[in-house]
Amino acid sequence: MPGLIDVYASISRDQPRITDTIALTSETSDVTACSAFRHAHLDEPGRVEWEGFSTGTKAAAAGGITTLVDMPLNSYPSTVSEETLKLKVDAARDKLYVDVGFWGGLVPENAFNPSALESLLKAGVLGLKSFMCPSGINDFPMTNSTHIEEGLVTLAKYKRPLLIHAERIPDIESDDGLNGDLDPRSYATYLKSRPPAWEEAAIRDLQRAMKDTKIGGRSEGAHIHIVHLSDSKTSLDLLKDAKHNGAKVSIETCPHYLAFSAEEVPDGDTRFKCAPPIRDATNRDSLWEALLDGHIDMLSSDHSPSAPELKLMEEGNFLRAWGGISSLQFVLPVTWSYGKKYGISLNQLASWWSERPAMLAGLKNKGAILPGYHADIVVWKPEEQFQLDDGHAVYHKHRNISAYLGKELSGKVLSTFVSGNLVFAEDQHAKAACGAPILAE
Ligand SMILES: NC(=O)N[C@H]1NC(=O)NC1=O
Ligand SMILES: [Zn+2]
Ligand SMILES: [Zn+2]
Repeated sequence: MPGLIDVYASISRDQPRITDTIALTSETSDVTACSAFRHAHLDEPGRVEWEGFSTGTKAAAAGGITTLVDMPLNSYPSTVSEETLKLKVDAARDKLYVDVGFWGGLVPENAFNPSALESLLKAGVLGLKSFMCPSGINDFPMTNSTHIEEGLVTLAKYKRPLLIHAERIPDIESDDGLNGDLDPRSYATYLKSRPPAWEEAAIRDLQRAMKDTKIGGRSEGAHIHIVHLSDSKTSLDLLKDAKHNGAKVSIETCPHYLAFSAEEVPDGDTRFKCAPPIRDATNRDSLWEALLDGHIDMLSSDHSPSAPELKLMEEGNFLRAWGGISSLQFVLPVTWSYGKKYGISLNQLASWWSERPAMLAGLKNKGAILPGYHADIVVWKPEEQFQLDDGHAVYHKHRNISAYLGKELSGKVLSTFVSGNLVFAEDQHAKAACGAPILAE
């Protein structure tokens, strides 16, 4: 069987296409993996000054990412109905360099309206997403656990997941250290303003909903997916218990929680502001441990950029700046570079970034390199180091808001194929945007 490098070398530049039937595994050479990443905010329509389909998917292709699933918020309008999904799909036309699916939003307005939810699901969203705390976007209000329990009943019928931003303001907020004049430029202030108790409160609130996903439960067969877990202590323990007791629950975390620690976030450097926050180094190590032990199932970028002025970089006010890490192009080398110390393998990388995300999103012909699957392939040199300095091409709409700038990373992407089409090679993108929208049937 040829190694991927051989296959790549045999493709003519005039006809940059490989067939879907070549069977390759990540063992065949040191440059294979296929990637499906399913949590990114592309912000179009309505906020193209933040990102957009064209720049977002170009960044993805340059980073070795072949599939994205776009979040329902930060665009305007939010994707909460059949009509607003149509606006998304229309806005994406001719702009996609990689394949893109869409999550819909579960919000108070549609949660008790099964027919509205059904038409959104029938129109092709791969699942729904909801927030248990303010989302930062006015037209995407938060849901409580009752909304969530209702939404899950409809989702169970369609066998599609509910993704939950699991942070909730506790009923009795501890005022531990939050009184007095705290410096909003200090990262410690931000950390105190969003303690692990927020994640814990949300997950406790979800316990009945999680139970209902079990055999015989009210929403039997529904699937709850906790996005971007940061608290590796009580929140993770509660989720482990729920899984152990048969709830259909999966968990993701993000590269920024695995790469950085609170101790090293410079005061005033709001590029690192995200929610839930990046916590201390001990917490980071425990997240790696949970990932390696299989308690955390997968990874996602949660690429959530904004217009640079909303990051308030000059003022450096952590309490008022936009919360969101800009990372899409870098997540593959970041995971590899920071994961080495923890002994991760290429196969684990493929499982966390491709296989399990594709399963969660119900993408039956993506997430593995197998006969009959889409030929979604990244060719990369895991050991080649590069510096994310001024000379490095960055395709996100705004390069300077990324917390990874200045870092030395390992894992250079040489080329990226989507459904057999060469979409990125030799630091250039294909002339035509040949990615496709993915709609559930
Ligand atoms: N609205 C939005 O994208 N919020 C995201 N940003 C972040 O840091 N966490 C989120 O949920
Ligand atoms: Zn979130
Ligand atoms: Zn997000």
